[in-house]
This record gives sequence, structure tokens and C-alpha cells, in this order.
Amino acid sequence: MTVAELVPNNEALSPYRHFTRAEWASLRADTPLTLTLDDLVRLKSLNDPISLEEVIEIYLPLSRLLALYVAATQGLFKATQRFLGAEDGKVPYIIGVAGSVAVGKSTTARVLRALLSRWPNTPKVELITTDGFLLPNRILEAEKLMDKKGFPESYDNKSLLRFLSDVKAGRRNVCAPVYSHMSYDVVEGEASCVDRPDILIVEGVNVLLAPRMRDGREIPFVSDFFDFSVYLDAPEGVLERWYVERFRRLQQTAFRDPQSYFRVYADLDEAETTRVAKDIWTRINLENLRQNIAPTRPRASLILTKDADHRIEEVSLRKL
Ligand SMILES: Nc1ncnc2c1ncn2[C@@H]1O[C@H](COP(=O)(O)OP(=O)(O)OP(=O)(O)O)[C@@H](O)[C@H]1O
Ligand SMILES: CC(C)(CO)[C@@H](O)C(=O)NCCC(=O)O
Repeated sequence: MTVAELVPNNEALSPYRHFTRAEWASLRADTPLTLTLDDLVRLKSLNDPISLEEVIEIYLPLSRLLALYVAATQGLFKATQRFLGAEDGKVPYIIGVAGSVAVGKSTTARVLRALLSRWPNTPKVELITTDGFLLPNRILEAEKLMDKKGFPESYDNKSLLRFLSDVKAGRRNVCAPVYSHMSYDVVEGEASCVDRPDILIVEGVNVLLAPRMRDGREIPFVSDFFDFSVYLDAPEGVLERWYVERFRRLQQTAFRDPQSYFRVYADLDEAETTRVAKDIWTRINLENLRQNIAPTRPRASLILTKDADHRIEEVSLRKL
């Protein structure tokens, strides 16, 4: 026997099964296409920049996999209810979507929502972002955390955990605070409520953080409530480019609104705008990516790796 035969290869040792785009796309085979071409076109017109090819090759196989996972989990729940002699209830299936600022989490979450709601056993799919659980600016300012927006310490983690635990407990009308990118702050008096969905998608930069210890006790974290999670990945340089492009686009549009927190940047020229965007990216978002977000990647059930054109080139699925 050769050494090569004795030592398992990397793929065998990895907790993930890796698929090229083409391999993954072929896993849609035999799935009845629950979407018509019209649905796909409508999805695209939701203002999401995603290509139809991406939906068909990446997101349809993923929605098929998730439909199977959800059905299996619902079956297990029914078995437990029967064992306990309990009345039929419903527990929402919770999916986390994690990854850097500007990687495209909102787009992925919205596409998944649209696709999953087409399956007969999960018609009601709701979506929240953890942005609403950011501490208000007045607290961030007082605690000198304005340059740490998106870092774990900038969230009201207790409220976020209570929200998730209430949803998981099957409570009706569980509400989350709302964040405005325009005012760059939590909106006082506004709420976004979910009412016993079949699936809840929770999108946010730090949703896969590992539980931490305090006084020798483990503090629960958001991902304790997840049944499945997706980490969106792209190289740092590419992420910076997407961030700067988006910032420059917003500088031409939303920043001109008198309500915009970034109104002060509305009159900058192109070079200055790029410099400001790169500075915010490097000081805050890249730092957060390196310190907090990227280290959570190995905790995801699925990793989607994008190339510079937002095309998902590799899919890694955790072996169960
Ligand atoms: N599949 C895609 N194809 C092309 N462009 C995309 C795709 N997904 C996202 N983008 C673009 O990338 C940028 C970031 O996308 P999005 O706002 O969804 O990111 P995000 O991860 O939710 O960001 P943030 O954490 O900053 O809210 C946007 O400018 C968006 O237009
Ligand atoms: C709200 C977050 C943290 C995540 O969505 C992000 O969009 C953000 O505001 N980051 C702080 C630095 C910046 O303004 O880009």
C-alpha cells in the first residue's frame, strides 16, 4: 500500500463537499421547476441585480435542497409531537445568511425567499436583517462605538436573541426594530413583525459568531437558533471594489436626499468620494471582516464563493 492510499485526501478530511458551478447546477436535475420564466423575470425586476442564469444554476438547486431539509425537519418535529402526545404546533425553520458588508447578502436572501415560498410546504417565508438590532447612534456615540458599526459589540444582542427565541417558540407577531440606511440609525417607533412563518431568513454580517463565554458560562448566540446557514464569500479586493462602487452610486443618488446621514458627502468630486469610501471600507468594514466575520465561515452549512462578477464559482456543502 502506498502512502497516498494510507493518507486520506483533503476532500475526505474536509467537513465540506465541494462542487464546481457546473456540478452544483446539475443537482437541479428532475426537480419540477416551480417557477415559470415569468416568475424569474419578475424576481429580477425586484431591483436585484442577479442574473437569471445564476438563479437557475445556483439558487434552484439550493432551494431544492432546502425544501428537502425543511420537510425532514418538519417530519422530526411531528414525530416528537406524537411521542409527547402534544398538540400539533409549528416551529419556523430558520436560515441564516452571513458574510461581509457589500457581498450581496440582501440579494441572496430576497432570491431565496422568493424561491422557497413556491414550495407547497413552505408558503410563508419571512425575512429580517440584524441591522434593526444595531444600537442607536446616540448609544454608539456615547460608548465610542460609531467606528464599530457592524462589530459584535454594536448590536443589542439580548433583544436579537429574545426575538429569535420568540419566533422559534411559535409566538405570533414577533417584532424587530427597523434600521434606515438613509438616516444611518435605528428608526424610532418603527417595527418589522413576523407572524409564525414556515421559514424565517435572518440576514446579517455577524450572524454566525460562535457562542462566547462570560463568567465561565456560555452566552447563547444567534446561530444557536439556525437550522441552516449560508456564508457568502468573495476575495477582499473584490469586496472593496463592490463597496466603493455602491458608495459612488449612492453618492450620486441617495446621499443628495436632505434626510441622508451622508449628505455631507453629496458634493464631493469623484476622486474624493472614492477616497472616503476606501477609508470607511478599510477602517471599519474590512477590519470587521478580518476580525469577526471571516473567522465564522467554517461554521456555515453552505459556503457560496463569488468571483469578481458576482458569479458563484464554488459551492461547499457541509457533510452532515
Ligand atoms: N448577484 C449579484 N449580481 C450583481 N451584483 C450584485 C449581486 N448581489 C449584490 N450585488 C451588488 O453588490 C452590492 C452589495 O449587495 P447587497 O446590498 O445585497 O449586499 P449586502 O451584503 O446585503 O450588503 P450590506 O451588508 O452592506 O447591507 C450592491 O451594490 C448590489 O447591487
Ligand atoms: C449596517 C452594516 C453594519 C451592515 O449592513 C453596514 O452597512 C454599515 O453601516 N457598516 C459601517 C460602515 C459603513 O458605513 O459602511
